[in-house]
Amino acid sequence: MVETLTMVFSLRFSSLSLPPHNTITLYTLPHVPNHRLRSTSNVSPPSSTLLIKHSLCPCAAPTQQQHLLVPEEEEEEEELKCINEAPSLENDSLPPGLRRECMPRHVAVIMDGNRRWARLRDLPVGSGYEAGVKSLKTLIELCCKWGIRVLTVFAFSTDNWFRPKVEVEFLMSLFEGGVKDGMGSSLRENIRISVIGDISKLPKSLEELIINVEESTKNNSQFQLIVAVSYSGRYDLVQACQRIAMKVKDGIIELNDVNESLIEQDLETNCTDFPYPDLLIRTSGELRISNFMLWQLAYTELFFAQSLWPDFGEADFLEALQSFQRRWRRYGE
Ligand SMILES: CC(C)=CCC/C(C)=C/CC/C(C)=C/COP(=O)(O)OP(=O)(O)O
Repeated sequence: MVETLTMVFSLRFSSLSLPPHNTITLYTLPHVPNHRLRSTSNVSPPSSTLLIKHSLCPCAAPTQQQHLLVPEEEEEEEELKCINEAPSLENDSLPPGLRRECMPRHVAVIMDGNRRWARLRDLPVGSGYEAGVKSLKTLIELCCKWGIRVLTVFAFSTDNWFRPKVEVEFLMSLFEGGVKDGMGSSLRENIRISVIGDISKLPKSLEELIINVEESTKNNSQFQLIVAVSYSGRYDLVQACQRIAMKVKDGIIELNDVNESLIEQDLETNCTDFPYPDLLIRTSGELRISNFMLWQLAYTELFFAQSLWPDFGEADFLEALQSFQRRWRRYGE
């Protein structure tokens, strides 16, 4: 850290022409060759914040008080991109320690540990899932309040079909209740609900409810909840391959047209403008991806929480976001 800061000062301090009373917030700033600091305004800012492209600030939104570290050759293009993506909420809706310009747009969660939570309390497994729904509601509220655009939750994997029948039925009724309940509130609160996964395997009544809620909330734009049900990353890749193979067979595309962007278009996450989670949280201390969003998580930052999902609350989420904001995202560069 000390080494990094020394490097920052020696490399970059001379680039800033700030009056002596100004404060500079320094995040862990690595040396980035061929990048330079640029002020986004002509006025001397009262205080300055260094925002680092592709690192601690995945969606760096410049304001009059900020400076950006940008690649020299991408400078103009980058500025436009950042402004277009700027979130509209102000910093003061965030708890201290979180920076608006560095918030993840898409958070994904593996809500693990519901059954262990119930067993630890000598409760039936179903109580663990019910407690899990409460945690999910809290998380949705926090995402809306803090300006996160998309939340994807792994609610039921393709492997979960092999759980005891009574447990599967309980979960299905919980989803049904959740979708019915969510339908009313999401319309009021401008929330879009989407489901990814093989919904044809679900009970007919639930499948119809899902189609209905997706349709009636599709124009809601403040926040999108994506529920992964009967889903796995491999399932998603297989169904995308099948769709692409069909297009080749029907002569709609050529084999050579198949590329990353074409695959992205046929993955189930084509339901959102932000298909790649910035942050994945898994609860309960397990350190695995467990066949979740395999393609989409390629450059996602991972956070593993010790709390069981029903215990995961505001303090845990804050810790995950603070950890995310300390990361330097390099995307392999
Ligand atoms: C309406 C709606 C979307 C509701 C979501 C309900 C919910 C919390 C589902 C989680 C299901 C699940 C299989 C979690 C994995 O942990 P586990 O339960 O297998 O826990 P364990 O690792 O302790 O066995």
